Amino acid sequence: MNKLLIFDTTLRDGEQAAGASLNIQEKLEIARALEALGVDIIEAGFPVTSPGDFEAVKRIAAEIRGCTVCGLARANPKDIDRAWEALQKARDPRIHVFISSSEVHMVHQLKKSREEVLSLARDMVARAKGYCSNIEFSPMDASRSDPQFIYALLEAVIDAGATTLNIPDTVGYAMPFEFGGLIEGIFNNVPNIDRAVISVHCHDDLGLSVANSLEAVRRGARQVECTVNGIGERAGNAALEEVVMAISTRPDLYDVTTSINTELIYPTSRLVSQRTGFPVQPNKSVVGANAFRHQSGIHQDGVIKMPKTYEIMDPKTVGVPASSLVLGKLSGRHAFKERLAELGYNLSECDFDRAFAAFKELADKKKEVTDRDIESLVAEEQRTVIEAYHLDRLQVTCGDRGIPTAAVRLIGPGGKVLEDAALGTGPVDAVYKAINRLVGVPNRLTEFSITSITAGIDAIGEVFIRIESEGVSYSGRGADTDVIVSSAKAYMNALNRLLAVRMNGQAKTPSGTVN
Ligand SMILES: CC(=O)SCCNC(=O)CCNC(=O)[C@H](O)C(C)(C)COP(=O)(O)OP(=O)(O)OC[C@H]1O[C@@H](n2cnc3c(N)ncnc32)[C@H](O)[C@@H]1OP(=O)(O)O
Ligand SMILES: CC(C)C(=O)C(=O)O
Ligand SMILES: [Mg+2]
Repeated sequence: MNKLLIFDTTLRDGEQAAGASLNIQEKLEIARALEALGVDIIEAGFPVTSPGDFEAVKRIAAEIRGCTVCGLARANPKDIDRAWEALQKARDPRIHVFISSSEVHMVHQLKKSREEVLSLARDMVARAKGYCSNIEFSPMDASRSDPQFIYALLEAVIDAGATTLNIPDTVGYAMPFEFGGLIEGIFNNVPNIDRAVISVHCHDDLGLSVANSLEAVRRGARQVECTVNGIGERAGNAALEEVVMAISTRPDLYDVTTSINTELIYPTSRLVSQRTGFPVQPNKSVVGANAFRHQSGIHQDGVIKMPKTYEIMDPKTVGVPASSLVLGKLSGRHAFKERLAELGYNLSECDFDRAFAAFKELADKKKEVTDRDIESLVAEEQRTVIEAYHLDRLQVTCGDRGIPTAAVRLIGPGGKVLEDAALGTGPVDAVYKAINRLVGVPNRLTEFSITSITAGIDAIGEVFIRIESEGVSYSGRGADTDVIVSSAKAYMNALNRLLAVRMNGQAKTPSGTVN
């Protein structure tokens, strides 16, 4: 049998994640998404736990037709009867009965002997079988149990009617080779094992839930229990998206297929994250925000040339529209050029060099350089006139008690270094006054506006100004993450235009404006 059954327990073990409680509507919405995703079994809840969970399982069982709907029950009559009450309208109901098999659980929690556990398990599986044919049994804490006892327990519950035997690594303790050995041992030592499907249910306390599940598949397990985004009790369960994508990415190693419509993985992950309120960490495999984003120059260069150089999965196969190149301080010229082309810019080599230098400077100040940043940066480069004066340094002191003071250093004609300082009514006024002392061209500021171009605390602020001199108006723009620097750049831009017009006699518009 080469079909690997995907048993989704997002709505049962997933909901056991501290803080992830879901209401009935949310559980129904997620159940519909899981059905569309193509899971084989939905464990909808643990009906005895609360009237709300009972109702959620009942409504999911009544509505979902595309997969088996399962409810959990302890090995006691009350839980099993309640589970059946909730599940009976399901097209294909499954009751999942569990009881602990490890010494530590049997002695300290259940306070029962092996014999008592074995006979309870057999009797309760038989009771569940009286309700429906599809019965799963789990020896809880199997990975810390005596294998000989597990074999005996499994043999007994198969005889009592269990059709799926789920082997849980309840506390995420097993190592892959050990867990694989346990599965192999079950195949070799349970005489009636051919009458049941072996399933695994692994927790992530040591970050090994997916590795253990995959190893079990290699040794013959044909059902994996998992949750969307890996949510679940404590550190969570094996993540559905990781198990499914590992199998589909490495068909050379796993001779099984699943029914999952992988293109719905990402939207389902988003839905579960939104409804549980659990954000997905950016570096999460398959569904994290960074899973298909490349940030370093060498990787970006490779992906531009051939995506397979650094991508083992096509993002579209999991429902992510495309991979992306994140521009930041680690990006190289290839990625920057590619993004410029995507944004419609075709710069000359010289303009490109200047824009790339400005980009690197900005990237040192910002975590991520966005498309809006790049547009503003290129616009800045393109509108730069030949500068008579270049702003080299700027230092400002201001605050509610201090007197706004600005010191500026300009590089003037012939490379001459010019420095001065001034006081002002505010920091921008102080900067403009200091620049005026050095450039010495009388003008009047007629317009000043500031806009945030990009989002976030490290956003670029763009300043637009107009100055007027001898009846002609000149505009200037400046962009920077520091708005005082943007203001100074805008002023220098307007002054340099004014000086260029005066030197070259550039034509004015009929209104006397130089845009
Ligand atoms: C590994 C897992 O994920 S197991 C599933 C965990 N999920 C949950 O616990 C769901 C939420 N739980 C609940 O709402 C409640 O704990 C309930 C309704 C299940 C039980 O509530 P209560 O009856 O008040 O019992 P409480 O939770 O305090 O203790 C658990 C009892 O179940 C017993 N028990 C635990 N597992 C099993 C089992 N598989 N079969 C039979 N009895 C069991 C314990 O020994 C204890 O019995 P005791 O009262 O005789 O000492
Ligand atoms: C109920 C069982 C299967 C469980 O969740 C576990 O053992 O982790
Ligand atoms: Mg569990």
